[in-house]
Amino acid sequence: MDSIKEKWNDILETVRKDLDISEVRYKNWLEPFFVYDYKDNILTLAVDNEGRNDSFLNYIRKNYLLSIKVAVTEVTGKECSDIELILVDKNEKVEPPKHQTFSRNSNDRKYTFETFVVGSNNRLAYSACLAVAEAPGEIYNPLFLYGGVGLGKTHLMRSIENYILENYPEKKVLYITSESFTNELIEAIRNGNNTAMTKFRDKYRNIDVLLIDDIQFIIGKESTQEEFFHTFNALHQDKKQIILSSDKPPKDFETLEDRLKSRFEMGLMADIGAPDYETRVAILRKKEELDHYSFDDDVINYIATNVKSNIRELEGALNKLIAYSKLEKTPITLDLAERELQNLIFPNRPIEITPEFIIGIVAEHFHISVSEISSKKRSNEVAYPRQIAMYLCREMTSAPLKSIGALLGKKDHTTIIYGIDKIGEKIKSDEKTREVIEILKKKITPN
Ligand SMILES: Nc1ncnc2c1ncn2[C@@H]1O[C@H](COP(=O)(O)OP(=O)(O)OP(=O)(O)O)[C@@H](O)[C@H]1O
Repeated sequence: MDSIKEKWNDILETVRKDLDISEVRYKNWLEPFFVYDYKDNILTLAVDNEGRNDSFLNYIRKNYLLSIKVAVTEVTGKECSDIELILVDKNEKVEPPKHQTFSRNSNDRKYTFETFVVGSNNRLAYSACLAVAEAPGEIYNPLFLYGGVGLGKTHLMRSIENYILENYPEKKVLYITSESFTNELIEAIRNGNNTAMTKFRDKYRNIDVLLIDDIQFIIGKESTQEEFFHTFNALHQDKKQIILSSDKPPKDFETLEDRLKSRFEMGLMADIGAPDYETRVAILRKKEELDHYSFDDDVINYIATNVKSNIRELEGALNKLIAYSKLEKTPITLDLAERELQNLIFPNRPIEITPEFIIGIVAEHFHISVSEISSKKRSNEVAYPRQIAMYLCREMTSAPLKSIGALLGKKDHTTIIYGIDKIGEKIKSDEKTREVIEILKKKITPN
């Protein structure tokens, strides 16, 4: 349940994008829900009963349930076979159900060196992590991993943790995000007594391996930086292993104190880049193997070709298809992938092609503003793109001429027809116009 709870906002955001829900509807229908329980693949969502009743819940069941189920799996990888919706009294404090167990941390078996696919983008980082896991404190201290979002830093850190837990059970290893580190420190400071601070220091200075994820978040937080500096020195002096991760290398942090910067840089810095096509396919195949699923080559090829820069999204795409196919009892085909992954692959494209969307693309293509294209200006630099927009709106949408005209500077019916015909003629006689139309159509429907 922890990971569903933690990622609830991402799940809702995925549903919002998937169904193209307006801000107002989203705030009214989805945002008020929170995660109440998750057990035996059944998720219970709760909402306070102020002004809501069973009809409210029924509306959600009818319109959003399938999409929420799919998004849960897409974002967290957890199966969600059903969702229960409950109303809770807004004046009562909602207690989580008793069966819930909060693990020490949410590290699960998924993050190991065996499940990590090695490619040219991460080979150095992988080898360094493995070396550190085998001989903590002896080489590369600290080990500083850096790279963009969703490229495997946490996976490698947790693999080190798991490896040490399994092979050196006597060693004390601690994985923590820099956010939790900061929160614990704030808590200790707030308690205002020496015991709390001593406890905090004992915890962090008496371990053999300290892994801090997303260290960039301590930058700018003075007391956290200060405390971390001393923790670092104490551990390093005792030859205890320190592993840090961040979204960029220390030299790129302008406001990071020099004394910390130099410490971060004194061991080994290993970067993780975006995976190439072959590595993306290998990651998808690995996931397929772990999930005991089998995908056709064309589906794998489609995902690997289109989802390029973030492995979390690559996995999310597979999770989504698996969830969808299970819930709807339908096979995973290329058609399904093309349909269901549209929003992930083309996040900025509206589901429906609207005249507004076309006008925006045309204006951008001709380097003029939307207000210019919709103005009364008659110069050729504006009139030609405007006529192109008229033509494309007519051809690619079912919008009535009247509304196309309204969007393009309150033009009447005859002006619109004239513009459409003019471009129609030009397409026959002028190669340049033909080309422009072709390019724009591709921009409007990239697949
Ligand atoms: N090389 C890889 N082989 C297999 N799975 C991978 C690989 N790299 C990343 N993943 C998977 O991609 C997902 C995202 O990776 P991870 O959470 O480690 O990224 P991150 O770099 O820590 O991202 P963030 O910057 O958001 O913290 C995880 O589920 C992870 O298991």
